[in-house]
Amino acid sequence: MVSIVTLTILGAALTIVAQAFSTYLAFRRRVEAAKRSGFPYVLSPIFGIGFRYVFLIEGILLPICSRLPVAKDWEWVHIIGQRESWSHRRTTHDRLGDTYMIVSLNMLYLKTRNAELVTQLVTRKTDFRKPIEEYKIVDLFGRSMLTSEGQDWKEHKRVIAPSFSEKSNRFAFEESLRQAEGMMNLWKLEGVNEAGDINVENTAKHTATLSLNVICAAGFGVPQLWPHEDEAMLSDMALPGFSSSKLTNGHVMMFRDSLDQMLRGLLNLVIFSPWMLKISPFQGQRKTYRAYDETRKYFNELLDIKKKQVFSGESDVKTMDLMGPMIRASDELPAGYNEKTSKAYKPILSRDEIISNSFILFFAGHETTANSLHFSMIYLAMSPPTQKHLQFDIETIVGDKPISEISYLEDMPRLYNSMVGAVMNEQLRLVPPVINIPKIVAGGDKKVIIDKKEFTVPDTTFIHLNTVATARNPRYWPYAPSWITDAAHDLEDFVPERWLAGDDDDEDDEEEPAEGTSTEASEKVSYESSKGGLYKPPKGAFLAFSEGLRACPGKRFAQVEITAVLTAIFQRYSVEFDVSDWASDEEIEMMDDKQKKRVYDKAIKRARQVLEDLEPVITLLMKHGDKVPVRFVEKGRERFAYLYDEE
Ligand code: HEM
Repeated sequence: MVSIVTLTILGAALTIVAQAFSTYLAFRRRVEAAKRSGFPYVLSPIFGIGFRYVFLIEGILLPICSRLPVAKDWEWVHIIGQRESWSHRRTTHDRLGDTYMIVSLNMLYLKTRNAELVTQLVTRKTDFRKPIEEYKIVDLFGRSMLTSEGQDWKEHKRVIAPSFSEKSNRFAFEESLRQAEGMMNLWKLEGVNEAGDINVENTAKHTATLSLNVICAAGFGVPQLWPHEDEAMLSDMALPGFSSSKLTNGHVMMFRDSLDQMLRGLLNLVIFSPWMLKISPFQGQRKTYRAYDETRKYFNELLDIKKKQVFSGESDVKTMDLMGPMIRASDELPAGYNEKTSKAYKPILSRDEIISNSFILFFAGHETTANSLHFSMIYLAMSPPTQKHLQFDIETIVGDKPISEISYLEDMPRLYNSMVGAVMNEQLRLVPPVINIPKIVAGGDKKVIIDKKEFTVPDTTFIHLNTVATARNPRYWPYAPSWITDAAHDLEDFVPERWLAGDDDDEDDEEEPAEGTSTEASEKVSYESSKGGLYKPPKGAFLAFSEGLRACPGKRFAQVEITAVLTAIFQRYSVEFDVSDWASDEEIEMMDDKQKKRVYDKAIKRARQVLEDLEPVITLLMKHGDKVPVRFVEKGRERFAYLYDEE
């Protein structure tokens, strides 16, 4: 008689064979689909998206392959890494084509830098949807606009989008100016040297605080102070318990600090669950849990405060009031509210969803904007002539007006359409915070047209719109030969001047209002002048804020914030690299121009390397431990800028 053990072994073996056979058949079907698609494709044993695959592919498989001399000839080894879009920029596409597929044993994948295809992928909402499963990890408090699809998403968007209006842009602009002044005053207090210059070891730390402060105040009506600022400054704007350093309601951290710490520990929170962090043996993880718990409590309290305001008929007219409309559209309002306002309302959001959306607005708008400012400063220190041009434009537009008098209505349109907007766009072109925008094919194979030719994107294909390579695709951008490398084009270089080409063609470039967006939110804002403004790349070519239905609703908020902060800083200061790793101030004093330039070139080279080595974590960040120390000097007191005048 056959023993149970033998039967078990036989059963297990048959299951493995059956599984292997079905995997093989599925793989063959994928290969056939890729052949039919018309796109070039590469075969790979495995491919995947998300943290599991980072571990499997980049932690185990690729390190093994890197030790096998034969593996360097395998195409798949070079293209399956999660960082591929950043580490190879455009070289993979140059080799394989603007659009290519990966066929693996477990999935079908397509990556593109073709603007025409991108436009179809971001506008055909039922054919290509957002793979929200990939975003579930940030659902720490519940479902949100970022993590929903279809009708659910439409409802979230309909409630939230109107808050991003022209009026809100003004709040964000004014608050950003105030915060920029606060940040510079802090720099002066912390880093000023005998000559009056300001050393800042890592601007990222302060731009992060700045952008958090701007969303707190302009978005949620909870203004924040820099450590050196007096609470009296806020006068009646302060929200007790949220704006001051006095802890209330049993809190152990300040509101801004809890949010800040939670956002910094976000990776831990998305890899592990909050309850795991709570009992973690590591102090850092327990701290992240505490920040998460405090943030949750603060959001609940804020919601109750705002709810009272809404119920009593008050409306917050001094800020964007992001929470107010969510409360009005929720099941949170007390009985009797309807009768009081005589407005019928249909509850759309739950309490958890209001909190989750509030968190998502901080999450999506914080690091992105902060890094954009931080990287802009590095690029400007690398390019003294561009910085001079920027300062010239700022001086022409705002002169020496006090920061508090720079005006959204008068100055923002001219600033945005000058070198200020060009610097911001060029920085975002080179270092978009999100390197891949995901989509997935739903409901069968989909036909697409590229250059008048028909292609098929097979059902269930996972797609990445490669924001990095699209922004470097010579088909869509004005370019000249690089003066830094011997490349035939300068699309890898920081050349904001390419945006100053102007654009008189205003007919085709109008952004379509996204579905679910109110007219107010989709109104044309005053600073987006249609004639003679900045260069407008073809649709689908500039994806820093994504495009189409799921484009970033905070785009204008970020644009006005970055414009205001760059203006406030560069109206009075220049940024240069801190070269003290190579020569002291006294040594620089004694040097001739050639020697000085040699020193500064070393600093430029180091900064360029740090930028090359950026790592896509959730957004594109500097590698842990990397930093680029800079020095802010009053305009006219630069030590190195003139050395680059002729170039
Ligand atoms: C330089 C700054 C910013 C950049 C480059 C940026 C970029 C992006 C991108 C690429 C997406 C699409 C992501 C995807 O589909 O996977 C996105 C979505 C989003 N962004 Fe931004 N963003 C910025 C600032 C902001 C700000 C300031 C806010 C809010 C205050 C914000 C709120 C959002 C939200 C809520 C979404 C989700 C939209 C949806 O799924 O429908 N972003 N952003």
